[in-house]
Amino acid sequence: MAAPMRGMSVLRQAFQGLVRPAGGQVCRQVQHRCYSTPGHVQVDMNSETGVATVRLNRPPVNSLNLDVLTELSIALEKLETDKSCKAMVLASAAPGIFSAGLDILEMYQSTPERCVAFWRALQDAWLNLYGSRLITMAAIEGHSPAGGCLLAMSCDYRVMAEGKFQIGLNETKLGIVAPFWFTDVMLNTIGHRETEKALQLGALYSAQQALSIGLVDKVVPLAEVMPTVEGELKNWLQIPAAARVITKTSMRKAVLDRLRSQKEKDAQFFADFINRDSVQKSLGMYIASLQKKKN
Ligand SMILES: CCCCCCCC/C=C\C=C\CC(=O)SCCNC(=O)CCNC(=O)[C@H](O)C(C)(C)COP(=O)(O)OP(=O)(O)OC[C@H]1O[C@@H](n2cnc3c(N)ncnc32)[C@H](O)[C@@H]1OP(=O)(O)O
Repeated sequence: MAAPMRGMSVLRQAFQGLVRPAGGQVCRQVQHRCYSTPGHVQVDMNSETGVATVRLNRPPVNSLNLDVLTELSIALEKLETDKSCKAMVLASAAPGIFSAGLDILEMYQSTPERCVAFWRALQDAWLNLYGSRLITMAAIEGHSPAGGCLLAMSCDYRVMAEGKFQIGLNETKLGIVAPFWFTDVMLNTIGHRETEKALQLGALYSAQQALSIGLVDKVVPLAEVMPTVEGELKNWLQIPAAARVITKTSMRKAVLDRLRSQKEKDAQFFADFINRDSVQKSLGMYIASLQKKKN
């Protein structure tokens, strides 16, 4: 029998027919299809409900490197073109973490060529997520700083676990600046005044604080995150899809087009910015502070 998944009772898993096939990966019988498991992004498609669950799976903290971002982008593209797919839940396979954001090691002492490739992969993953026709929901069962917060904010709805977890765009604390499209998404989510404060301070919020400024939509105990997302999805799935998609597209188009029109310039700008001596020094100090935490 497969190991119980977090936030899901053993009984419910048994009911849903979780089995471990010969390949050793967890799949569900009959109505479920897992079409990408060996890498860092697991996709579990429930063909009965049309809901796909996409789990980031790069322990310990789901930091987003070139591989993860490329896999995420491909997974999102596949779901977008799958006519049976109506909704997507973005979640994590790593306990206690949604995503630690961009892999800092992709930005520290890297080559300009790698930086550009990495940034393009991030742009594509974000364009696919923010521009998706699907209903997208983030199940935030752990910390979600920086790029993790961007992914969550880019979904249509966010449910976060209560407790010690934090979410926010903390870039300034690393001595870097949130790119304009991160800022645009936050502006669209929590408004101008809160975004100004949040970005300048590099603020990380508890789930309750995030709820109070509208950064997340619901806060529930950890075990209730997935069931709450599933419950909310039922409401969203009742709305006529064409009307919902047109509404979403028209509200997000300006922000998406702003990046689409300057992707290469943005990637080049990132590579130049990140390789400045002062930025590299700040990143080096931040990495050291993360490591010091342990000693
Ligand atoms: C003028 C305009 C200019 C615009 C230019 C644009 C430039 C913009 C550039 C970049 C934008 C970047 C956005 C980002 O996403 S930056 C990433 C920010 N992320 C963070 O600050 C999170 C850091 N991590 C943590 O705070 C914690 O790890 C936490 C997520 C809270 C989990 O804590 P815990 O469970 O205690 O785990 P550990 O801290 O022990 O971490 C375990 C190991 O993982 C390593 N780690 C953690 N985070 C990252 C990361 N983001 N990237 C790479 N590695 C990470 C950590 O060092 C531990 O490693 P080890 O076991 O080897 O010590």
